[in-house]
Amino acid sequence: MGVVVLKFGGTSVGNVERIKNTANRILDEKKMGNQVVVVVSAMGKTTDQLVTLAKELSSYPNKREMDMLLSTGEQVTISLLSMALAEKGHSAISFTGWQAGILTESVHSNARIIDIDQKRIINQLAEGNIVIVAGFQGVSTDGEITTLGRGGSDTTAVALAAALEAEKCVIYTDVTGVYTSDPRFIPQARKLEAISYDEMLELSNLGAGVLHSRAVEFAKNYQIPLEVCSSLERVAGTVIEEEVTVEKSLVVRGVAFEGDITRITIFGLKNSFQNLSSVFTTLANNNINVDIIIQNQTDGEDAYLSFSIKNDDLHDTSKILEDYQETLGFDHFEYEAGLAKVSIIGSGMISNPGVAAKMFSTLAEQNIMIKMVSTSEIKVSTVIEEQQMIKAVESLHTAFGLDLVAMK
Ligand SMILES: Nc1ncnc2c1ncn2[C@@H]1O[C@H](COP(=O)(O)OP(=O)(O)O)[C@@H](O)[C@H]1O
Ligand SMILES: N[C@@H](CC(=O)OP(=O)(O)O)C(=O)O
Repeated sequence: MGVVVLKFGGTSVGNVERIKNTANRILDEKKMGNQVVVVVSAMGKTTDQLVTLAKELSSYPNKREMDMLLSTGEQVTISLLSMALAEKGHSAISFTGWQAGILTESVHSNARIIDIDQKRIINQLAEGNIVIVAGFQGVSTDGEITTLGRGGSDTTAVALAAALEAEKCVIYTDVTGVYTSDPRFIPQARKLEAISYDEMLELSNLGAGVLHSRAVEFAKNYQIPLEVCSSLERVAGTVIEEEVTVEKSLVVRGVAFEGDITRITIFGLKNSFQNLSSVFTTLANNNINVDIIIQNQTDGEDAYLSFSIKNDDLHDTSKILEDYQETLGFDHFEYEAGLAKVSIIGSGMISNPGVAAKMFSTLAEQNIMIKMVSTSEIKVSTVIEEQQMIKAVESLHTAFGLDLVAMK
């Protein structure tokens, strides 16, 4: 008997009716003769509500306590889903992250899974039970409850699929698959039949919340067959695989975007071999995630350095730069909030020159000023004013022919 891992996101378990519907989908899979492991998220917007609650008490809540708080959301769902399955006559058992053996690094709010002790799950599957695991959480090597970052239940699912050598991992969500852009904001977005691990990884990293990027990383590293589909509509979803053979004519396969970006600029960074590394080592040691970096260094002159961060990290970053200004050796820094990152992604750009040029001219035609740029083999990202984000995405979607992808 093969193992399958099914993950249901917040919307799919948002109320009692949806939990019952999810239980039916699980039983359909069970009837096909598979051993079933289910990963669930917190109900609906529970995690957001818990965050709001914490922020009412403290502007910068302690990260350990935040993990303690947010991990409760998933615990509610696992027990309710287990009860729903029992009502339908099938035995199931719920496990929190630590009960499921999910060991993480000792980092709060964004921990990585480092190991899974799958014994307990395997024993329960052998007894014929459906195993329901709380997504998004684990336990650190020093015994603390940790969480895996927003959207992290996908990662729990794929990591379990890898540890259990599952036949497949299906991510059930509120859209019918991976689209050329977020269909909630871009009405002309189209569902893709398939997308490669590498393209999906870029899409996720660049803001497409449909899959957590570490989930895609796991799927690629362990070659887990991954599928995204709707928990409500019974239609074909999107397959994420190594090599895509459909929709090959698309040079760009998706447009991703994310707001809440801040650009920090450091002026007068003293010209020395060590200074650039000192700035980023200091930020990294304080768990600040830096994204796009632009540095301009001419011989004998002080350097001018810009980098982007998430707005949420502005408070900590400003504090660190103030504290270390003298040690790091720079004159002053400024920041600009209210920015967004808009990116185009597609393996086709490796062999098609002029993709970045077309992106820049499309944005220029819309009078959109580009503030930062970064590229990799299969993506081009631009930082622009957040107010212009949707207009930018729509015009790029059209310019790269994505409005025309056939709907299945
Ligand atoms: N390229 C994309 N394709 C599909 N959905 C996307 C894309 N980019 C962003 N999304 C968003 O991802 C959402 C699904 O992710 P999420 O809200 O985390 O669902 P769940 O609660 O099921 O985990 C969709 O409702 C959609 O708005
Ligand atoms: N509940 C967590 C983890 C998660 O993965 O949720 P969802 O699967 O609904 O995106 C969050 O909201 O971030």
